[in-house]
Amino acid sequence: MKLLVTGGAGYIGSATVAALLAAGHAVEVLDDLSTGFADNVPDGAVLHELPLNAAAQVLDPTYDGVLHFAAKISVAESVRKPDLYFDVNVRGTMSLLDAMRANDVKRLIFSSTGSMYASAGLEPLTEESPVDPQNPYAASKSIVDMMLPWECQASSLGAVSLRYFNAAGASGHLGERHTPETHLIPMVLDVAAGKRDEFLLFGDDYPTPDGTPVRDYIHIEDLATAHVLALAAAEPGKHKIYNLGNGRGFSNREVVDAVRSVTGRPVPVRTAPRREGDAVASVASAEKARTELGWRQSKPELREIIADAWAFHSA
Ligand SMILES: NC(=O)c1ccc[n+]([C@@H]2O[C@H](COP(=O)([O-])OP(=O)(O)OC[C@H]3O[C@@H](n4cnc5c(N)ncnc54)[C@H](O)[C@@H]3O)[C@@H](O)[C@H]2O)c1
Ligand SMILES: O=c1ccn([C@@H]2O[C@H](COP(=O)(O)OP(=O)(O)O[C@H]3O[C@H](CO)[C@@H](O)[C@H](O)[C@H]3O)[C@@H](O)[C@H]2O)c(=O)[nH]1
Repeated sequence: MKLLVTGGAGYIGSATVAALLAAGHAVEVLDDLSTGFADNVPDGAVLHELPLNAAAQVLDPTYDGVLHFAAKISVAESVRKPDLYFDVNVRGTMSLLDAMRANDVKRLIFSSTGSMYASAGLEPLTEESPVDPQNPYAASKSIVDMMLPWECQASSLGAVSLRYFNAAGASGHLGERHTPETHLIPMVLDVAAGKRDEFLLFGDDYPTPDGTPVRDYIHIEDLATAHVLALAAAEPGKHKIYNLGNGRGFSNREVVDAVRSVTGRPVPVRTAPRREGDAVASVASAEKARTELGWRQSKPELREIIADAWAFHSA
């Protein structure tokens, strides 16, 4: 297929471009490089350095589909600047849909998020679990998820929303380099590497076994594979939703311990107040992706996820 990948110079998008090329697809990337890097775009893919609302300049009827990663992704920033998040994540997606409709491009794979579900403690969340976004970032993603079934019905688009839980790990030279970094694993690795003095643990009085929040970490290579499978599952007129996670939760303290063990380095920890808007726990049931897409993870172990991130971090 001939595919456009928005946000293909970013963390998850670039790993997916590599997987799409390996599967034999022709790939072009649309990215404004606001948080991405041109050198993340794998050889063999063409980069158009453009914003989302210029998608009409690139798309034409020869495209078979779009994989849409481009977005603003910081929960904390979204609370301060909701207008920016609705502008890029909702209005930007609407202009992409306009360009797809105008050019009769019939497949869309959308980067949704597991963070839009209402908190359900340590129970795995299914696609049927109630959605209750707690911040503008999650709200912007759930608005798109609510728009898509209507768009599919009206224009025979085949759309798939992939609700990732916590993306982690690295794929060779493609790893996490968000600026500023806010995600747990790279923050802890910075301390292990001596780039930060201590790790701030946001809250240890949550109703979990060790008092720290629980998350489900999924390797970016496994996310990438799911996108290749989702393309084949897109069906005209239908909007499908799949959770992508390992189905196993790790507390923040368990992640810190795993980093100590994998790196062999000390990680001084200081407990800080809770971070606003944090869910107690977020664990996926990805059964539907397994049964319907035939998705299998190749790197489900937290230690392996951290080892790949550490190799990237140290390089
Ligand atoms: N990282 C996670 O744990 C996680 C979890 C769930 C969902 N997601 C979603 O996955 C997607 C990719 O996330 P990521 O972690 O790779 O983030 P990232 O910031 O590394 O990648 C986003 C890419 O989109 C580009 N971009 C942003 N705004 C743009 C615009 N207006 N026009 C064109 N390009 C633009 C950036 O330059 C960047 O290359 C996002 O949609 C995010 O919401 C991420
Ligand atoms: O310096 C830090 C950074 C994080 N945390 C904690 O670590 C956990 C995980 O935080 P983070 O890595 O920021 O991920 P989430 O807040 O769970 O959100 C991620 O995962 C969601 C999917 O579940 C995505 O939608 C979001 O884009 C992505 O940021 C949370 O309890 C944080 O409070 C700390 O204690 N200290």
